[in-house]
Amino acid sequence: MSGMNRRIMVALDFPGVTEANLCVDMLEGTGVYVKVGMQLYYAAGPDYVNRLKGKGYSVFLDLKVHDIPNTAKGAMQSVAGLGVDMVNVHAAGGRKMMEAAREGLEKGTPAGRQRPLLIGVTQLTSTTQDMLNTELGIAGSVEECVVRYARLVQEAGLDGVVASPKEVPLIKEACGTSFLTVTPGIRPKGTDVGDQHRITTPEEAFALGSDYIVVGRAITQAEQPKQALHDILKGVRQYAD
Ligand SMILES: O=C(O)c1cc(=O)[nH]c(=O)n1[C@@H]1O[C@H](COP(=O)(O)O)[C@@H](O)[C@H]1O
Repeated sequence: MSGMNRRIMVALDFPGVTEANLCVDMLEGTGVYVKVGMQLYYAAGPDYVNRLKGKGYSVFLDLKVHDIPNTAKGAMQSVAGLGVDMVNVHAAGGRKMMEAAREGLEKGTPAGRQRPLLIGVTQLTSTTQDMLNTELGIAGSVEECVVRYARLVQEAGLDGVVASPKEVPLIKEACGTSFLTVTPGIRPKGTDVGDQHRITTPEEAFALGSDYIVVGRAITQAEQPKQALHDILKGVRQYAD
């Protein structure tokens, strides 16, 4: 198994446990990370996260918390008890919210355990330049906004950001190479773009310096999911460090 496998996060975006289990069984032994997002978490809850941990998976719990500081702190305190490996908040919640989230996570992590990595979402990979300016009312380029948010995330003491792979070189330049980049918006050649906009292939993402790539539908909705995963793993092996 290549060390690259644990840098691939498979998004378990399924309506329930039955569908998720089919995918999880397929992933067994590959060493990939799994990501539990809102759809599965709201349907299956903390028990399912515990089951994934019990099977030995590294788990990114992607709940994208965005609330007032006190609520974000409480949410992270609860989540810390689950023993997941990575969690996230929206950088748009601001510095105080992110600091409170980190404090909550630290407070909730049981003694002797490492606190989960805390990651700030910059601009969603479904956001276009036009949406940023006209709908969200944020002036400037997507790249400028992402880098500004990344600096704020770092100042708040978080471990890294979610962004498009396209923005990784600018983020690493601004925040340093050890500041983590988790990058969705991954589309292997020939796969449906769907609702994503700022996309790259898996190979491009690693060539640009991504630490982790998040892949959902290109695997989970493929006609042959196992083959799709295999092809991705094969393609990115050259980027092993
Ligand atoms: O935080 C995330 O994981 C995330 C942030 C972002 O900007 N864009 C994004 O697509 N995601 C998640 O990454 C996954 C991408 O799924 P696919 O587009 O199916 O590969 C989904 O689970 C999204 O919720």
